[in-house]
This record gives sequence, structure tokens and C-alpha cells, in this order.
Amino acid sequence: MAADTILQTEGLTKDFRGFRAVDDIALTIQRGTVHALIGPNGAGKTTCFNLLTSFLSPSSGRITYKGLDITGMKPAAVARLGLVRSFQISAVFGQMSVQDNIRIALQRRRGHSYDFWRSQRTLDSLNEEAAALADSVGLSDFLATPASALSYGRKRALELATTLALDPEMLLLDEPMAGMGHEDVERTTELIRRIARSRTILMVEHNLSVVATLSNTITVLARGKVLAEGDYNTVSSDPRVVEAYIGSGHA
Ligand SMILES: Nc1ncnc2c1ncn2[C@@H]1O[C@H](COP(=O)(O)OP(=O)(O)OP(=O)(O)O)[C@@H](O)[C@H]1O
Repeated sequence: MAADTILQTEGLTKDFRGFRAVDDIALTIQRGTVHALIGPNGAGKTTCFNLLTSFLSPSSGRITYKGLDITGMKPAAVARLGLVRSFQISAVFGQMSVQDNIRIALQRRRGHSYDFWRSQRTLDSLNEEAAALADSVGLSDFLATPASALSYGRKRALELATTLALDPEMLLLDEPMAGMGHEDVERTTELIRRIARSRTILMVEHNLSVVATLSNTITVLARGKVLAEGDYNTVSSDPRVVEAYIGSGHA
């Protein structure tokens, strides 16, 4: 494992009752980069993503994070190592305000679980940090707003804030732009760019213009295998990639 590699997979394979969804994938993610996983429908992106966060166990192969073999570890243990998946781990409570949602997440990082209810003082001690996090995702004007009253894009921003409250070193984002309108996509792109300044990000994303804007490296999957890898210009001009997308009716 090279010194600046944060996550690596070797021979990563997943079979579903005889169907090979992920086939011998070798990924190397460099620390401090934004790495995108793309590919036509059914390429194996989600399966690969689920393997990386231990939501699925591989049929064979190995995953190494910061030099540590994390294959088969429980998702929570992986998260504690700083490899955190957004939108799944972070629950947002609709009736609670933006501020309270973020304060709960901050409490969780400190391992206090839900006993924060006991002390208003403990909660208040998190106000500053919560405000800073809300600000970092563009929600400073919404601190008192119940999460359920936020627009879809802002809800996703709140989810991101609650994930960032765990202070992950590496963030795995599953289609961060899914279901967003143009304005939210732009805001979220900027947000991810800012987050990426101090973190490593791996994302599965269908919006290719977002991928082009944000990614340092792109791995293209097709039929469970790595088809191409490189920067956006390299992979988008690769005839095999163009064909894979056209063949799937995606282009
Ligand atoms: N639990 C499962 N059981 C059986 N087959 C599965 C399972 N999960 C995924 N597959 C199959 O594995 C293949 C890869 O699926 P996956 O969801 O990883 O692809 P994807 O690239 O994320 O696709 P999409 O872009 O449509 O989300 C598909 O053919 C899918 O039907």
C-alpha cells in the first residue's frame, strides 16, 4: 500500500446466488482526493459501495483502510475508524430542529449516545460547534427550523452535516445529487468541494457533469468489472466507456 493510499481493494468479488455483481475489483483511493465510481445501470456500483462500508460481505477479496484489513468488519466499527457512509448512518429526526439534529450527531461522536436528554447544559455546550457545522453546509439561517420543513436539498445538507459531526476522515457518498433540482445540485457540489479540502471522498454519482466537476479520479465499472480509470477527460474519451454507456441506453 503506497504511503498516500487511504483505501484499497484487492480481488473484491461479490456473488449473488451464482450471479457475479462485482468481479475482481482492484481499487486504489488516494488520500485527499475525490474519487467517483460511475457506470451504466447494473454495473455493480451500489454493490461495490456496500462492500466498502461492510453493509455487504464480499464473496472473496480484501479491503484495506489506512493499512488495516477491514474486510468483514461491522459497519459501526468501520465508521469508528473514520470511514463513514453518508445518508445511511445519519438519521435525521423530522420533528427536531436543525440545531438539535446536529447536536445529537455531535453527542454520538462523543459516545454519549442518547443520554444528552438529561442535561441542557451538555446540549448548550455544543451550540457553537453545531452552529459552525450548520454554517458549513449553508444552514445557518435554519437552525430553529424543524428538519421536516426543509426543502429536499437542504434535508440532504443536514444529513451531510450530521455525518460531518462524526468527523470522518473518509466519506462515502451514495448518489449525493439524487432527486435534486438544479439549484440544490449546484449548492451541494460546492459543499462537497469544500468538504473535500480536508477529507477523502468516494462517491457513486449518476450526474456526469457533477462527476466531471468534482472528481480527481474516476473508476468506470461495467458488468461488475473495472472498465477504465483516470481523470474525466481520459475516461470520457475512452471508446470502451462510450460504448458501455451507449449499449445501456444511458448516453
Ligand atoms: N441483493 C441482490 N441479489 C441479487 N442480485 C443483486 C443484488 N444486488 C444487486 N444485484 C444485481 O447485481 C448487479 C449490480 O447491481 P448494482 O445495484 O450494484 O448496480 P449499480 O451499478 O449500482 O446499478 P444502478 O446504477 O442501476 O444503481 C445487478 O445486475 C443487480 O441486479
